Amino acid sequence: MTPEKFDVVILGGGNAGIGVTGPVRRAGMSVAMIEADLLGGTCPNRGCTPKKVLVAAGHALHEIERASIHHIGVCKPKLDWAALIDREKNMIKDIPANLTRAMARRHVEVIKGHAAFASPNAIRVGDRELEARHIVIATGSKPRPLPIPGAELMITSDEMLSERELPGSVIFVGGGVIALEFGHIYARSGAAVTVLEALPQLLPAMDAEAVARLQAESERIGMRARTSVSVKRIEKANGRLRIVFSHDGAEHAAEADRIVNGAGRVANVDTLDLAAGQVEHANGRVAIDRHLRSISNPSVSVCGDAVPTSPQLSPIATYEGDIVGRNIVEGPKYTPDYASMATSVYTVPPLASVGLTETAARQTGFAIDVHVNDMLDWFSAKTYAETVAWSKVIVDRATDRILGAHFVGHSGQELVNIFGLAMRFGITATQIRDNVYAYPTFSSDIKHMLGHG
Ligand SMILES: Cc1cc2nc3c(=O)[nH]c(=O)nc-3n(C[C@H](O)[C@H](O)[C@H](O)COP(=O)(O)OP(=O)(O)OC[C@H]3O[C@@H](n4cnc5c(N)ncnc54)[C@H](O)[C@@H]3O)c2cc1C
Ligand SMILES: NC(=O)c1ccc[n+]([C@@H]2O[C@H](COP(=O)([O-])OP(=O)(O)OC[C@H]3O[C@@H](n4cnc5c(N)ncnc54)[C@H](O)[C@@H]3O)[C@@H](O)[C@H]2O)c1
Repeated sequence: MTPEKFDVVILGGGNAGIGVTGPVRRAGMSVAMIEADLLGGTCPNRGCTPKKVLVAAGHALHEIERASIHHIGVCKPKLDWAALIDREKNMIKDIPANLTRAMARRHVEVIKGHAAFASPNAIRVGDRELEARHIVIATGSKPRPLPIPGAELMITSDEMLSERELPGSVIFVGGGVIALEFGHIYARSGAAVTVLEALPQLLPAMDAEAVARLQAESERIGMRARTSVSVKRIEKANGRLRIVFSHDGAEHAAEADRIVNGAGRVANVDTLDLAAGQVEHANGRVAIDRHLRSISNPSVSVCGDAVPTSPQLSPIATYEGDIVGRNIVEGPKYTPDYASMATSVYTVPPLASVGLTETAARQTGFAIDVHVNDMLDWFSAKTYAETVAWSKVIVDRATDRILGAHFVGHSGQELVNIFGLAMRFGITATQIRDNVYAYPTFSSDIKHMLGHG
C-alpha cells in the first residue's frame, strides 16, 4: 500500500477537530480529517444542541408552573414526549451535511472510517494509509465504564436523547452535569428522578453554596439526591431495574425503569493503537506538554475531550483545536488558559459559573471580597416570579480583579459571560459596577451584586 501524504491528519470531526482546520488551512496546509460517525461529533449531534431543545421544553413547563402568579389560568400541561424527541431530532438533522459542505469549502478531505496509528507518522483507515507531518487526536470522550456487575444495563445520554417513550422513573449513577440537566427535564416532565453521587457534594467541581441552592430547587421539583453513596450492582427486577448501593453504613436498593450512567466521561483513545504511534499514555490518558503535544511524539497533538486534564466543554474543544492548529503553523508558541472559561449547568433554572469557587480562591491565599446575594426579593426576580435567584462574586482585594462568579437562576447563563469577558480582558470589579446597563434587565442588577446600593 502506497501511503498518501498530507501535512496534517486529524482524527475526529467534532468541535476540536474542526477547530484545528481553520489555522492550518489558512496557512495552505493539506488536511485530511477522519470521522467514524457523524461530522460535528458530540455537541451538535448527541450533546449540547439536542439537549438544549429538551431543556427549552423544561423551561416552558417551569413558566407554566408559575403562570398563576401572573394571573394567567392554564390547564395541567400535557407533554407529548415522542413529539418533543422528534422536534429535537428535526432541529439537528441537517448539521452533519452542513458541516460536510463547510469542510469541502475549506478544502479539508473528510474520510469516513475508524482511524488508528500505523506508525509514529502514519494513520490507517480502512485500506488506506495516510502519512502526515502532524497528527491530531481529536477523538472526544465516551461514558466512563463502571466496574460493577450489571453496568451493561445502564443507558447513557445518547439513549436519553433518542428514546421516544418518557420513562416513569429514572436513577442516575453520578450527580454531575448530565444527571442534573436530564434529571430536571425528566422531573419537570413527570418522571420520578433519583441521583446517586459518590462524593459528598453534587457537581463536586462547582461552588458549594451554589450547588446547595440548586439542590434545594431540584428537591422542590421532586428530585431525590443522595450523596456519598457506593453503587454495588445493577440487576433486572420484574421488567424494571434494581440498583443496590450502600449509604450511611447500610445497604439500600431502589428500582426504576431506567438507570443512567452519569458518572463522567473518559478520553476516547483506547482503540487508536497509541503504541504504534509511540504516543506515551497511561490509563487512557495521553501524556501531553503545555502546548497540547504528546510528550513522547511531539508531531502528535491532542485537543478537546481527548485531553485528560481540561474541562470537557464544547467551546474549550474548539479553543484547544485552534491552539493546536496555530502551534502546527507557527511552532509551539501557544498554551491554553482556562481561567476565564464560563460554563453553565442547564438545569431549569441553570447554575452558571466562571473562575474560582470560593473554596479554591481561599486555598490560593488571595485576600478576597465575596459578594453573596439572595436576590429573590429584588424587583427583577419578583417581576419574573423566580423560584431561585442567587449570586456570588469573588473579587481579589489587591487588584480589584474578578476571580470567580457563580449564579443560580436570574439569567446567570447570560450574566456569566459578562464576568468571563471581564476576567479575560482585565476589566475590574469597579469598572463592571460603574458600567451603565439597559434597565430593567438582569444585567442591571450586576451593580447591586457587587455591593453598590
Ligand atoms: C449529553 C451531553 C451534553 C453536553 N452538553 C454540553 C453543553 O451544553 N455545553 C458544552 O459546552 N458542552 C457540552 N457537552 C460536552 C461537549 O459535547 C464536548 O465537550 C465536545 O463535543 C467535545 O468535542 P470533541 O471534538 O473533543 O469531541 P467529539 O465532539 O466527541 O468529537 C470526536 C469525534 O471523533 C470521532 N472518533 C472517535 N474515535 C475515532 C476514530 N478512531 N477514528 C475516527 N473518528 C473517531 C467521533 O465519532 C466523534 O465524532 C455535552 C456532552 C454530552 C455528552
Ligand atoms: N452543560 C454542559 O456544559 C455539559 C452538559 C453535559 C455534559 N457536559 C460534559 O460532559 C462530561 C460528562 O458529564 P457527566 O455528568 O457524566 O460527568 P461529570 O464529571 O459532570 O459528573 C460525574 C459525576 O459522577 C460521579 N461519579 C463517578 N463515579 C461514580 C460512581 N461509581 N458512583 C456514583 N457517582 C460517581 C462523580 O463524582 C461526578 O460527580 C462533563 O465533564 C461535562 O463537562 C457538559
